[in-house]
Amino acid sequence: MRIDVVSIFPEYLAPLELSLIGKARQDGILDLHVHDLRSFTTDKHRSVDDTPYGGGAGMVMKPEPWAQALAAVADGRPDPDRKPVLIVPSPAGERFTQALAYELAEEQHLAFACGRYEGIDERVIEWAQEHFTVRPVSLGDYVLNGGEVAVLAMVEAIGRLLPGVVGNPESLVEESHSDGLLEYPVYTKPSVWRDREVPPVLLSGNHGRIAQWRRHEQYRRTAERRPDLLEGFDAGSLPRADRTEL
Ligand SMILES: NC(=S)c1ccno1
Repeated sequence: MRIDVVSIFPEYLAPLELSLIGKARQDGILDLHVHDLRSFTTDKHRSVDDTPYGGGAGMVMKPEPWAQALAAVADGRPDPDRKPVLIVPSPAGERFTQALAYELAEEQHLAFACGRYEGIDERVIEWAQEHFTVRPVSLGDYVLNGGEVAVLAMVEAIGRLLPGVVGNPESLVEESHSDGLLEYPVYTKPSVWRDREVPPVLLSGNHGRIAQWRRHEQYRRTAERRPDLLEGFDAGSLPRADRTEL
């Protein structure tokens, strides 16, 4: 997978050189390019923003540097016959979920546009439709100072799903949201720690009972912390004792 990120703070993306994503880049699984938006300006001040039409506080990101930067990204697409997906982190976007991470992990080329200030001139989003499948995406209902932090999160969430990135693909199977529920609690040695014991079932060696306990814990946690995830959830996959609680 190729990923391009455009930002006025390219150094913000430095953490993507570390850990599993960094290794995926070294291994050639992830081909990640970070571009400084100011490289696509033409004035001596390398300006990327201006005052908003209609008035109001703050500044808006100028369209032309973005068009130049995104045209360069589109020109670098691996498949000339397939539009890359352009993700624009925004509180006004669709919600980023594990399901969307899996969907985007199937793409050959992703691009991320990191807005700053009050945002990017809307005409860029309209123009970009010619060259990209454009998707404004939100991490959650809160406002950041720019898109860079959201890109770090999304690139990690998507990148770790690519074959060969995490050591044991099995570890992706029982994660929160992989089956519609939150993940179960985990424990390791010692079996007693500061007078707190590991649940005895986990020491029993009875894999059927362990699996049932874990499924129950997933359901209990989800009902307690994220009841919204249980709306429309298929209870048939739960241990019978849990079904009556739905
Ligand atoms: N909630 C998101 S992704 C965001 C981007 C910029 N500000 O908030």
